[in-house]
Amino acid sequence: MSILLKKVWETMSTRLLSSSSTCYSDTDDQRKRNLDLMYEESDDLYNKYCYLTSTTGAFDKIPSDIFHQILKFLGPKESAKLTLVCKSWNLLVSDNRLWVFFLQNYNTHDYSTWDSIVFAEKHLRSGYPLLPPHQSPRLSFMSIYGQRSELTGSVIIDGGTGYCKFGWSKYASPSGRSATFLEFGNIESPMYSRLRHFFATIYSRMQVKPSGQPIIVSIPISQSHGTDSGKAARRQLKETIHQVLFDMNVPAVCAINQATLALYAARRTSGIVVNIGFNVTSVVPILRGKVMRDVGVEVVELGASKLTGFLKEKMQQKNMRFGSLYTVRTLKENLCYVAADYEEALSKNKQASFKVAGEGWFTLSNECFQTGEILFQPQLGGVNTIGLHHAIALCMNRCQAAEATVDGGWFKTVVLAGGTACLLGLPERLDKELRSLLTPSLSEGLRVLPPAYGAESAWFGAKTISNMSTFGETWCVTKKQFRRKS
Ligand SMILES: Nc1ncnc2c1ncn2[C@@H]1O[C@H](COP(=O)(O)OP(=O)(O)OP(=O)(O)O)[C@@H](O)[C@H]1O
Repeated sequence: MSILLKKVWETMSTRLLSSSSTCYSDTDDQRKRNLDLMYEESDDLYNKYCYLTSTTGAFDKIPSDIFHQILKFLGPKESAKLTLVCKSWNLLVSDNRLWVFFLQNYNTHDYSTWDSIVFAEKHLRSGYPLLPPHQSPRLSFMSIYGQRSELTGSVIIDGGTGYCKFGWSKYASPSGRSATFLEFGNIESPMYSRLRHFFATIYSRMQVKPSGQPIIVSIPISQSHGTDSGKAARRQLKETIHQVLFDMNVPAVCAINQATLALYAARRTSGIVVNIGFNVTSVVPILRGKVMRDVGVEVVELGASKLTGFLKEKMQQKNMRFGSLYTVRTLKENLCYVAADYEEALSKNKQASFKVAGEGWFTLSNECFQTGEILFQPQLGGVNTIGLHHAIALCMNRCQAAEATVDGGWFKTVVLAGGTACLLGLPERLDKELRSLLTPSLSEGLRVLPPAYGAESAWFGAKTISNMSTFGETWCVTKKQFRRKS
């Protein structure tokens, strides 16, 4: 290390001597600018003072950017050792920007994006209930780096109602899909044995021992009804999940509902999550991570399976031959979209073609946008329910009426989730329809966000939590804690 520093020092000295314009040591102004970057969110006056008055002796002539460049070459382990040299080195090395770099480049088994790392560490550290941002402690990415690199990783199971996505939190994406626990065993078999069979199957597919790592399980949103029976069913499901997993010797369990996870994947802690699920669509208001069941979760009896069924019927009416529902789903995913203006799209009568592997070419015309249109006009698909935009507007009006918090307007952010929400044009059309339904005060500031990770949004939300530095202590329940609580 000293050789490296010496070399850089020599290079710097020569450059300083030979050129009067290309390289400067930190001027007072620069130092102040650096200070702002380092302590931008801090009211730690003592640290600011130390930084301005500290000295690294002869190394003071090296601009801090070059200094950081050297530390980047040295890597996190060696850099961390330098904090022990003296206070000045400690301050220089603990610079958050440096550890941001290390988190992005050295933590190679954690594919989290930088934005999601910052979001999680800033907003979710405390576990539930979430702390308001101004009460969160100042982040030290140096210690966050240390804590994150010690995490063993967790198993994540997002048990949707149609498909279950499972995988390892340190992987870039889910490694597999399976049927959900609802489809395990027969409908009469007790929930405990169905869940046990389900979890055992996933662990064996992943080829990991249940006792080796914590688990995050998502709870389907359809369990979010606010009635007493809904509450009891949800509690029973949650308890049975814990019971089964602890009986299988899983060391720690974190069970969270799908909507909240999808919200975290979009890097938000408050908003209205619209999850277009397999059978139903749920409109879930969430304030600082808490599902506002008192305000009301809207459930619309429209989901991905209805859209697939609609397209299948249309294709049959046109005497199109296809081998299985897989073909219809593939066409839906590749050719269908939501029209910005339904009537105008009808008048154009455009066509589009797609080749399904093993089946050949298919050409669709109006079905391309009619399939998605049933989300707005359910009657087109023979479904007697309200359109998605009406359900969301209803929810927003309720939120506004119930609002008693300082977080004004949190419900104006609409976060889409679920595979069907990937339909092109859906966020734009939803935005347009909502604006036509809402009062100007509600429309102002409205934002409709496309699904952060499509059908895998909840899985990625779970990944955001499980790779967080405080995951074990603040988000998980251990067997002992569970037994004590029970
Ligand atoms: N790009 C796409 N366009 C349209 N539909 C899509 C797209 N990608 C996936 N889907 C559809 O999304 C559906 C699966 O959605 P998803 O995996 O979110 O359901 P799920 O998680 O099982 O549902 P739930 O939220 O009820 O648990 C499938 O029908 C699939 O065809």
